[in-house]
Amino acid sequence: MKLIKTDIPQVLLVEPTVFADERGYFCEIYKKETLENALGYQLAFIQDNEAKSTKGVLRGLHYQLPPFAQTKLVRVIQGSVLDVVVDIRKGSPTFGKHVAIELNDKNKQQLLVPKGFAHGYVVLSDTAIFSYKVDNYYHKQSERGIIFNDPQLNIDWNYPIDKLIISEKDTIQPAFAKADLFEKEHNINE
Ligand SMILES: Cc1cn([C@H]2C[C@H](O)[C@@H](COP(=O)(O)OP(=O)(O)O[C@H]3O[C@H](C)C(=O)[C@H](O)[C@H]3O)O2)c(=O)[nH]c1=O
Repeated sequence: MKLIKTDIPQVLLVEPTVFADERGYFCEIYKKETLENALGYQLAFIQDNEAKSTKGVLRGLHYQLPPFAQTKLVRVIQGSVLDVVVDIRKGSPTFGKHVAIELNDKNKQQLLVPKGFAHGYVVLSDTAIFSYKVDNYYHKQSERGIIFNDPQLNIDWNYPIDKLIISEKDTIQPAFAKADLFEKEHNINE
């Protein structure tokens, strides 16, 4: 397993080692100890999620507020997505900055999305199956969002905006400047 830094120190790209042979392949997808050593904090994932989407579906930008904030370990089981992670921790040196990385079933790369970050993705392949671990249960009342095309965040989704498929909820998410973000005291995973 290879851990690759991104432009935001707390957001890690995780690349599993693939053992291919004439039968196919084997890889360790998640190894608690390896990730914890790289992150410097404990992980305690308690729920696995899976979503299947068609081309052009954009889900996000979503997060849950403390005490239901979630660390996520996200990956693509089938297809390809552009995955976006935004630092929404007030006072962070990378506050308002984002990482945008293609995850697909070929590179098998995963992204570690810490608490204090908004997350979303757009599907680039005909269909995509997206799977992720979270370390806090879904808590609807704590769910928050930011509009995907916020001018301040200036995310290039690399997809024609008129062809995006977005849920009604996600078309009315607040602007970054109006969203409930993470206060300084919530800057966990420093
Ligand atoms: C997230 C979640 C949702 N649900 C229910 C609530 C709705 O009835 C239905 C679809 O939920 P939603 O439209 O919020 O699903 P996504 O748009 O894929 O949401 C996810 O999108 C972005 C990419 C994320 O990073 C979040 O993990 C998550 O918010 O599943 C549950 O029952 N449990 C859950 O953990």
